[in-house]
Amino acid sequence: MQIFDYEDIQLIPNKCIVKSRSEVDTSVKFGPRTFKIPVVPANMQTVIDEPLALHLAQNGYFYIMHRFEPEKRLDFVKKMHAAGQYASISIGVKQGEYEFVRQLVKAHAIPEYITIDIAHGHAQTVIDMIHFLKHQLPNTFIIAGNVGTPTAVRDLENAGADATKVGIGPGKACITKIKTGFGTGGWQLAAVRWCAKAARKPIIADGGIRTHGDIAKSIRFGASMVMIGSLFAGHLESPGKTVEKDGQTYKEYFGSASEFQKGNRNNVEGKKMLIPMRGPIKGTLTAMQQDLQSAISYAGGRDLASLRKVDYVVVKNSIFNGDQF
Ligand SMILES: NC(=O)C1=CN([C@@H]2O[C@H](COP(=O)(O)OP(=O)(O)OC[C@H]3O[C@@H](n4cnc5c(N)ncnc54)[C@H](OP(=O)(O)O)[C@@H]3O)[C@@H](O)[C@H]2O)C=CC1
Ligand SMILES: Nc1nc2c(ncn2[C@@H]2O[C@H](COP(=O)(O)O)[C@@H](O)[C@H]2O)c(=O)[nH]1
Repeated sequence: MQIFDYEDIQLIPNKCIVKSRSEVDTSVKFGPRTFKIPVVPANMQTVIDEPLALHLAQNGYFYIMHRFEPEKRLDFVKKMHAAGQYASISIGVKQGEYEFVRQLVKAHAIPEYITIDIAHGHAQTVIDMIHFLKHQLPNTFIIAGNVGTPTAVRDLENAGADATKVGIGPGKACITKIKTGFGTGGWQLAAVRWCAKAARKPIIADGGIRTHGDIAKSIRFGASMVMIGSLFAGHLESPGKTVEKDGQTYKEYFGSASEFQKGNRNNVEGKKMLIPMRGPIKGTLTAMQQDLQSAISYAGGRDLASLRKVDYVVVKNSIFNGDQF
């Protein structure tokens, strides 16, 4: 297998077939809906909250609500449906989650999307939860993760997952790779490719996106959707705490397995950092779409499919994906 990460790859242009980048279509069908761009903010507490989820849904973007205020999830689903929007939530695999799913069914509050979100997604606990969800909520689109191998993708797909999420440890707030020695950190893009070759259903490339060009690269190597945390955490709407330091404004960003999220120091695999404030999220979403339109024009096409076949070169190798430790 060829090993590389985002910063090691450059895509090679083809002859342009559009007169303007505005002609290029970046939309993606993912599950029952079509979204403006193949990008979803990470389901982390410093990246997404209820107001932002509603804003994204109303404006044609995919979102996945986090699972760290579990008691609010039932009302959240009801509120999204009352607003005429789709509901997309996260769950874990502990016993209480089975009861929560029964509550959803009883209340006829059926989310359109559910993401099973645990660190080591290639696990019997996840397979059991997929079986349970498919039995209780047969019409809900189930995303399962996170995984980092083709075997894991196949096992979760065979269990009934409609999509899998690939990425163990490439995240900016991640210390899994340091603390355990495991993961796809430093070769996330190659892992996406490896998994996508085995996948029969869509995969989400999760973690390690540092530039907008990395979105096009993820699509090139087989992702249908790209999950992004740190690049989304520094906006006015971002739920993280605003911090002033040396005349600069920042937002807090912490890992979902950090002690700040967990409230204890057991099995910590995430850290906290400050992300410089970038203004309203609308500006970033628009820039992502425009940069993707431009990428597709370089691919010589007019939609996302044209990115899938472009040639590429490996320009160098780096294990830390540009992060400082
Ligand atoms: N994408 C990534 O690389 C990573 C993401 N995360 C994020 O952190 C959050 C918390 O994740 P998680 O700790 O799984 O959630 P939970 O604390 O809800 O744990 C889920 C269940 O899985 C068990 N579990 C967790 N990790 C492992 C493991 N390595 N081996 C065996 N069992 C395990 C837990 O038990 P117990 O705790 O007792 O072991 C628990 O029963 C999630 O949002 C997840 O996405 C965390 C690490 C890596
Ligand atoms: N190893 C850990 N990974 C984590 C943790 N919290 C979130 N994550 C993953 O990171 C991505 C976002 O990555 P980014 O590079 O875009 O910032 C997120 O979607 C999770 O999969 C954690 O505590 N530890």
